[in-house]
Amino acid sequence: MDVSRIDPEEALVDFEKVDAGDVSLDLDGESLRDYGREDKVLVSIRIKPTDAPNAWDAKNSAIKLDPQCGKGPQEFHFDEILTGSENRPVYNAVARSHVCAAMDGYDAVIFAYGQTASGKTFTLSGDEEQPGITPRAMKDIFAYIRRTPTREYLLRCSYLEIYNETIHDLLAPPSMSAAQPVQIHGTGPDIVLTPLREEVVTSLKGFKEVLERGEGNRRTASTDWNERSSRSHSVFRVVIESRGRGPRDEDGTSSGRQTPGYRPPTPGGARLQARGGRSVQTSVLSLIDLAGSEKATSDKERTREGKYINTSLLTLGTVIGTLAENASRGKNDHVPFRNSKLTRMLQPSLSGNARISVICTINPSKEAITESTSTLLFAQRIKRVQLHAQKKEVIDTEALLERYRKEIEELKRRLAEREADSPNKNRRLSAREQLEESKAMHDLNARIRQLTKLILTSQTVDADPSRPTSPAKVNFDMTPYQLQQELLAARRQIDSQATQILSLEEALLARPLLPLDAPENEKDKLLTGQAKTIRELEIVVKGYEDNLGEPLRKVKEDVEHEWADKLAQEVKIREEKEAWANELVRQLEKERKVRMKLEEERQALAAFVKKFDSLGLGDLSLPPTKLNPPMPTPGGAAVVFAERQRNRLLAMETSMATVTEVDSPFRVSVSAIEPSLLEERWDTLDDVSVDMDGIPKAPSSLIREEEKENLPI
Ligand SMILES: Nc1ncnc2c1ncn2[C@@H]1O[C@H](COP(=O)(O)OP(=O)(O)OP(=O)(O)O)[C@@H](O)[C@H]1O
Repeated sequence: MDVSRIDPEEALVDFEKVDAGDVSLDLDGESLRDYGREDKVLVSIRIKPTDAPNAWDAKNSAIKLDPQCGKGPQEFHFDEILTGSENRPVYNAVARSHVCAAMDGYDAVIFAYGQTASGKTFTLSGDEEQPGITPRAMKDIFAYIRRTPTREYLLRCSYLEIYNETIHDLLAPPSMSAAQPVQIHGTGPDIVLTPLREEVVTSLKGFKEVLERGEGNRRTASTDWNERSSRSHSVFRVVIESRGRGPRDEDGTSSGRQTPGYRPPTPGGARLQARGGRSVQTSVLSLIDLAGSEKATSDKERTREGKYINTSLLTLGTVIGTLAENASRGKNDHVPFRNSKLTRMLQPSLSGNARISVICTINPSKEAITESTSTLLFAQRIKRVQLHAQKKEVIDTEALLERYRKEIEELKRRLAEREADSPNKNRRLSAREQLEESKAMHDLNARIRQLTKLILTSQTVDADPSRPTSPAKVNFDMTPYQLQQELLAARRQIDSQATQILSLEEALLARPLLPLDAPENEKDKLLTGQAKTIRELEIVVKGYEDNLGEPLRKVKEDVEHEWADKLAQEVKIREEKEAWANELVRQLEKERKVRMKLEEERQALAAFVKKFDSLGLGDLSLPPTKLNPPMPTPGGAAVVFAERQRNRLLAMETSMATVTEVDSPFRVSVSAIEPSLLEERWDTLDDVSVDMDGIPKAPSSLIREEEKENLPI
């Protein structure tokens, strides 16, 4: 149904049109009056029935944690604490007064908050046996209309879902709502949702059809419906417009309708027009089933996995917290409504311009104590939010102007009569009476001027965008060419205004955030502050070289100067270390060569000594002389030689160890290494063998010159 083209006058519902089966029988005079006495949010707790042991003690309107289940916070107090599975008492306690308030012209919001599976949907929608708040509210709407014969109503409803910070229109076909998500336009109390379908309903059946269609679309849009429903917020909105019923026309219909047939489409759907001096009251009833509240905490964990976080629910907590703080401490802190779709959409209501009822559902089992405590803390905070809801009424300006015009005509007529009569009259009147007559005419004139001014002013300011403006007057004396030129000029003007709107919107977005209801002086202060910052920045940029460049350069030079010495020192240390490392390498190489040489000598000597000993020359008993040196005992020379070698190696290792321990190579001394056997003097040789015929000689390289003389030729 193209609701924008529906004629609202055709869809009006009044007490006569309401079907008797559509009304709830519970609505009584008391319900109609019993609301809105408080300027606080109505906060109720609903405890889901459970077979498991209950962790909470609830008595009257107080609830606290059973001491056996742990040390909870303090005792909480709320407007209502509800138990059991009956939805009727829940509706009566938490929703009926707010539905009635909405019917009477106040915006009203009812929302359910709580962890997953704690009973939010059961409370709002219910089931066949236990219908929830939404179906009961629909019945009360019709019951209210039936009990109010003085007014006529236009009911429009929309159904949307906020999922992953995208608003889906649940009444539009799923493909369309996915391709074109709903956007929030406007600021503060003037929020408009587009494109959003609004269905005009005139019966309970109509409401049910709309709800079912919305639910169906929600399911179609998701493969995992349960997961989606517990992670998304669903909002069912009913716009209620009403006006006093006018006199009946001859054919028995209401005289409200003036232009039968086609009406130009109005933004946001059909609007009820104020007619015949009757003003129109507009209000919105929003029924909101929020996502599971535990998602707000567990999703924080999930961000690490890169998963989506339920921004709307987190922001709702922050917004409520700030509003509560502002209210209880008389502060005016910025409220971050714009941080999420849900809070932005609820901004007008949460700012106080609505009656609000919150039902916090809890699962009383021991396993859910943490979640329930967090729900109760949220409930406690929202209780402190201050409300000041006002009715919204649209005055029937046309009728008012018409009344003014009539009055002017009447005054002009009276004035003209007096003027016509005055020459004759004046002759008969006393001076005092003449003065009074002239004063009366002056008053008439003044009233005419005042009314004329009022008409002009209302025509100038009547810029309500939701109303179709009257068509511009066309001068039919113009030629087609002139009309074409006029048209072109008008189009150009529209284009330039569109550009202007865009740039103004940009400027608006770029503006620093300030609460919309901030006083003018706050805004001025912000602007002055910004202008000051800009000036300061300009000075910094422009005068950098003159004012700051020179001192900074000096600082740079000082730093460089101070660090130059340190740098040189560091370079020197590094060079020394490199030299030390090179020296170490050189020493190691030298050492390797010495070892190789020693090894060769050792092998030669070992072979010599072995041969010497094998000849048994160690047994010769001649007294040792220079010509007859003592014969080596078996194993004697070998042992001495081995001992000597061991000592040499030991000494060398010690000296090498010293090398590695010293800090600098310049202290390393290889002189610690004993001279090689070849370089050693042989004076101390006491059991070195002598040469004899047939006896192999020691390698000549190992025998010193003096010994060579004594050796047998
Ligand atoms: N007061 C109650 N009496 C009887 N049954 C209930 C009550 N509250 C909830 N339930 C049942 O508990 C189950 C979960 O409830 P419901 O779906 O309403 O939870 P929820 O808070 O909306 O969960 P979600 O956040 O996942 O949407 C449903 O089967 C519902 O019928």
